[in-house]
Amino acid sequence: MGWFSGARQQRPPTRRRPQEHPHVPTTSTPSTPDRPRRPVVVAVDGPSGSGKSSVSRAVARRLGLAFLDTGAMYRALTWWCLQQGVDLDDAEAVAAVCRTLPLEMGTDPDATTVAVGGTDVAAAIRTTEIARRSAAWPPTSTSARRLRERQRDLIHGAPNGCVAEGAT
Ligand SMILES: Nc1ncnc2c1ncn2[C@@H]1O[C@H](COP(=O)(O)OP(=O)(O)OP(=O)(O)O)[C@@H](O)[C@H]1O
Ligand SMILES: Nc1ccn([C@@H]2O[C@H](COP(=O)(O)O)[C@@H](O)[C@H]2O)c(=O)n1
Repeated sequence: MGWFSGARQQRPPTRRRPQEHPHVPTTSTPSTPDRPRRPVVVAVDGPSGSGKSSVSRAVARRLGLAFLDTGAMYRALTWWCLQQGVDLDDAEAVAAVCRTLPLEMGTDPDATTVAVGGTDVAAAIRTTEIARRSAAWPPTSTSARRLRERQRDLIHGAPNGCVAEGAT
């Protein structure tokens, strides 16, 4: 937690509109018919509890971007498999469920939502068991690949851009 302590010495954040911020490439270059403004994509990763969520949301709010919690998608798939009685050790069965996973991710940084099959699972996916089991799939698994495709669709579907917490 060493680097958190430095935050106390920082000045309070200055509220700026996105177009006034000196480090925002999308808004510092005006769009033209020849060169349309490109959405910004920011990926934030780091150890558990290091502040990824807090920073990602704050950046998304400040810059008017969407926010995507990629870890919540793995957790939601795990939750759904458990609901459906699917053996999480059966990679093929999980991949089949993943193909039709009725997942809805709300990407507003002020009102992030995670729903599966119409059920709000935002709280249910935060258990220790879900955390442990959702971390068990290797990145090469079909399910993980499918989820990354969905993450990329959500990220590139955000009109102004997106801050994605976690690797995609
Ligand atoms: N700059 C900061 N200074 C002090 N505490 C912070 C700071 N940023 C976040 N925190 C606190 O640290 C805890 C973890 O933050 P956060 O959930 O954003 O981390 P995370 O990396 O997303 O965690 P996880 O990987 O477990 O989801 C929270 O209680 C949060 O309030
Ligand atoms: N099978 C998985 C599960 C998660 N991830 C990534 O790990 C991060 C952890 O997410 P939390 O919700 O537990 O904080 C996040 O970046 C996920 O994208 C993974 O790569 N594979």
